[in-house]
Amino acid sequence: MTHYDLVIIGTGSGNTILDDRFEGWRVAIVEEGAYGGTCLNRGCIPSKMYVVPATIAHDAADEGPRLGLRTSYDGADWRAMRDRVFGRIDPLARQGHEYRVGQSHVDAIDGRARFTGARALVVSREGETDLELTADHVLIAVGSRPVVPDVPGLDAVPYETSDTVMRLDALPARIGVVGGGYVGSEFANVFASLGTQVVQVDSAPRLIDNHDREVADHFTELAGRRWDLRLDAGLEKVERTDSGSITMHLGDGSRAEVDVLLLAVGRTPNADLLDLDGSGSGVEVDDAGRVVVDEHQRTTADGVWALGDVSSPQPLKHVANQDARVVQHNLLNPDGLRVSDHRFVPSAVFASPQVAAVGLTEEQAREQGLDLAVGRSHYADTAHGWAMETDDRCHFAKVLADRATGRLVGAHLIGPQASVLVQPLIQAMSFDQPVVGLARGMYWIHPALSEVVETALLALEEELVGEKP
Ligand SMILES: Cc1cc2nc3c(=O)[nH]c(=O)nc-3n(C[C@H](O)[C@H](O)[C@H](O)COP(=O)(O)OP(=O)(O)OC[C@H]3O[C@@H](n4cnc5c(N)ncnc54)[C@H](O)[C@@H]3O)c2cc1C
Ligand SMILES: NC(=O)c1ccc[n+]([C@@H]2O[C@H](COP(=O)([O-])OP(=O)(O)OC[C@H]3O[C@@H](n4cnc5c(N)ncnc54)[C@H](O)[C@@H]3O)[C@@H](O)[C@H]2O)c1
Repeated sequence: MTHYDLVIIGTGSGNTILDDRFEGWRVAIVEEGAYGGTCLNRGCIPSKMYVVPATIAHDAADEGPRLGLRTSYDGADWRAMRDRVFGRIDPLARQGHEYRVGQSHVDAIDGRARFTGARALVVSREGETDLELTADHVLIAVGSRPVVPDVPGLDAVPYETSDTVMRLDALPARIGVVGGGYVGSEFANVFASLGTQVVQVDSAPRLIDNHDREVADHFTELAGRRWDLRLDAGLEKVERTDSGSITMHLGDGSRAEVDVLLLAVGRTPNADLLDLDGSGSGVEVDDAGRVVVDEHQRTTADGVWALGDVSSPQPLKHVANQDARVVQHNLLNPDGLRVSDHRFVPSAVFASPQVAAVGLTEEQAREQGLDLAVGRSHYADTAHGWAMETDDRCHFAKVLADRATGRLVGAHLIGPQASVLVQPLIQAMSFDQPVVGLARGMYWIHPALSEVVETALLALEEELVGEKP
């Protein structure tokens, strides 16, 4: 039994805590997989490394010719793409591990941790004896994993999740993507852009259904022009065909035959693998399986902290990172605890087109009974958007304000660079800036795409005040 000042379980955002201020601490960091966690190894980073070439392929095939260029897309060297992605990522994960192994105040333990009591853990290690640890502080940073739905036949066919699909040996000719959320939509876009025939299935009536209805409807319409969408249709059954392909039987009575099946129906927190309940750890878990934390990222057990996907209803890397900064500060400053700010968590879908959002959707704002003002602008209404001649009906920004406070309550964009354009709107909400004056109070570079945001804000101000700003 070894006692530590701090035990960290999980090296995603959990690994970012340990800077030089912890040099006087005796620390153990426990990881059962690759250093860097989901984002680095099988999430944000590799997926966006596929989005980059996929966007070039899509633009060469669809955008170039529209603008008078003789461009076309002739196919992908999938293995070269895959090896570029993991040839860069895998060494980073190894270096992260080596770095911790080389630190004298840190024990980097490879294995799976679970609780055995209050701030007491056991780590199971492959081929080695279990290690028992106790600590003054324990940080639960174990993330989440893909959900595998209970579908008849799934035990008899091969399937992929986001953990595995990026390491395929070949670009599939046909892929069935189950799920129309972030993961499903981003991968459907990548594979469709690279020339794979995509069938995307969702039990919801539209893709990215948690986004503003108008945005989700337009995103769905644009996706439906590029690949086969089967909405309002769950996956009912799967079967292996004689030729080795997979038949998907869908809730709407239709079928689809594919070579690769990708399951992207959501993620579940890894809290259930920690024996939190049975061990008497004192760490409570909510009905959704998330570790319960307070505003300081403290769990219900003394000295036990949690961050990121295992405790957050918004499983996003920028949330895990900000949680980590709060935990880091609070471990070092027990008498001056910081509070996690989860008020305005933005998100983006990295596809063609992009989608970005922060705050309430129009539906949520109306349900809450807010006296709502809405400002809109289409990309085509601005010089740069007009020059790009993007889809002038489907690419737009929509900003929402509460008339009672004169403040933004939500912002929704669909179109090129939406994930970048949304940033001044996140800033305005985070710093509680009034809508009146937001557009005219500063310069907006002409003719940059940021004029999409300026124009939407001008429309919103006019709505709020009743005259042109
Ligand atoms: C395909 C995909 C794309 C994504 N793209 C984006 C994006 O563009 N933007 C964005 O903001 N977010 C994105 N995300 C979400 C993002 O990856 C996660 O929110 C983030 O990585 C969570 O960080 P974390 O530190 O909470 O957990 P993780 O990074 O998952 O780290 C948890 C670590 O704990 C380890 N572990 C688990 N249990 C144990 C145990 N019992 N003992 C020892 N070790 C254990 C795991 O091996 C893992 O390394 C994406 C996710 C996926 C799947
Ligand atoms: N760009 C990003 O920020 C990004 C990218 C990827 C993942 N992520 C994170 O990962 C999380 C998980 O993403 P995800 O796409 O797996 O989950 P999700 O919750 O976003 O979407 C899951 C989708 O699967 C559908 N679904 C569920 N069961 C089904 C079934 N049996 N048949 C058909 N459809 C079914 C749901 O209706 C939903 O549309 C996201 O919440 C997000 O926080 C973020």
